[in-house]
Formats: sequence, structure tokens, C-alpha cells
Amino acid sequence: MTSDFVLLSDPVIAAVETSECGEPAVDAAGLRVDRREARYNPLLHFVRSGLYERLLRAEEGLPNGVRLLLVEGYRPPAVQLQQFMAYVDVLRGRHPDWTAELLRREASRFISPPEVAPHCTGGAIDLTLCSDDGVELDMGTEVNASPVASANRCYTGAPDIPAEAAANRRLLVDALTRAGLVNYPTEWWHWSFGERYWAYSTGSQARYAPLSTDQIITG
Ligand SMILES: C[C@@H](N)C(=O)N[C@H](C)C(=O)O
Ligand SMILES: [Zn+2]
Repeated sequence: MTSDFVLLSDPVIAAVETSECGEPAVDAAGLRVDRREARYNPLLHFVRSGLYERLLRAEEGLPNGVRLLLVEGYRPPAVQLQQFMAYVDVLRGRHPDWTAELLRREASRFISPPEVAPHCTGGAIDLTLCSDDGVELDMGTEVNASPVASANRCYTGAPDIPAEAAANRRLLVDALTRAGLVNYPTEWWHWSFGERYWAYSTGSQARYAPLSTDQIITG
């Protein structure tokens, strides 16, 4: 099984060196924050300050009445590991013949291997669009719909979603791309700045290394 995309499991991502810039993670209080993942991750509203500034700028570029809705920013390394292993188990149950290497690669379409995980750096977010009163726009799938559950309609460029959802995805893509963020092409809701996948995609130096939960809490 091959891929058209560079996946997070690709050795080229692990090979990207990071020079930590020391920027703090901050509370993204100026954005709308959805707490649906808070039972797994109570620190989901933290992001690096450079990413936060870019999200505020991206929101300013949206049409009147449309806002960003942050679903998850920083993710503790222990949560990343648990979610990665859980999805590997789902795939192993469906494909008992797959090798460990293939399971790792296919899992990385939906959840990053822990050692390169963008969310653990505070430089990645899962987000969608909503109205001023918090009603989510139709994006063609739910946030965090897996490739298995959505028949790959979670892929940002999926051709088989309704026209209105495709237009909403374009709005999100245009606003975040203009702000300097990079999308993970198997997930329309996942964007990053400053970490390894962003660095590889833009030909820049990675500036955000993983942060421990202590670093987030103590600032
Ligand atoms: C599953 C989703 N919430 C997610 O964040 N996936 C990306 C690839 C990640 O784990 O960084
Ligand atoms: Zn994500």
C-alpha cells in the first residue's frame, strides 16, 4: 500500500532537526474553544504563542459571522501514545495480516506516531469553522472522523463531499494557509506551525520541540 502524501510516519519527518526557540505555550482564550476532547486532555486549549497569533490573524480573514472553533491544541505525550496504540489496535483487528511497519504507516493517516507528534509540541491544532453563536459549519465529516469511519472523506481534498462542505473546507484552507499554517492532507481539521511536519513541508527549520505537561502548567 503506497501513499500520495508524505505521512507523519515517513522517516523524512523524523529526520527533521528541531532547534527549540523557547516560545511559551499560551491559553488560546481569544478563540472559541470546544471541550469535547477535554476528558482525555484537559490542556487542549494551550498552543505556542506564535501559532496563537497566526490563528487570530486567520480568524480576522474569515467572512463576517464565521469563526474558528479550536478542538485540540497541545496534547500530552502520554495521551498521544495511548491514542496511537488504540488506533493501531483497531487496524490490527481489521487487518491481522499487516506487519508492524504497515500498521504504523496506516495508523499515521489518522494519528501521529508519538516520537514525531505535532500536538505534543504545542504547534498543532485540530479546528473547524462555526457561526458566531457556535454552530459548526458542515465540513463534510465530523472533526476526528477516521479514514475507516469516513471512507476517506476526512482527506482534505476528498472529491465526494457536498458542494457546501467543499466550499467551507476551502474557506478554512485559504484562511489558514494565508496565515502560514500547513495542513495534514488526510485530515481537513489538522494544521500546524513550527513543528517538524510544517518544517518539512515549507523547507524551514523546526522551532518547536515536544513539551512536557509540567512545562505547559508552569509556563
Ligand atoms: C486524530 C487527530 N486528532 C490528530 O490529531 N491526528 C494527527 C495526525 C496527530 O496525531 O497529530
Ligand atoms: Zn491534529
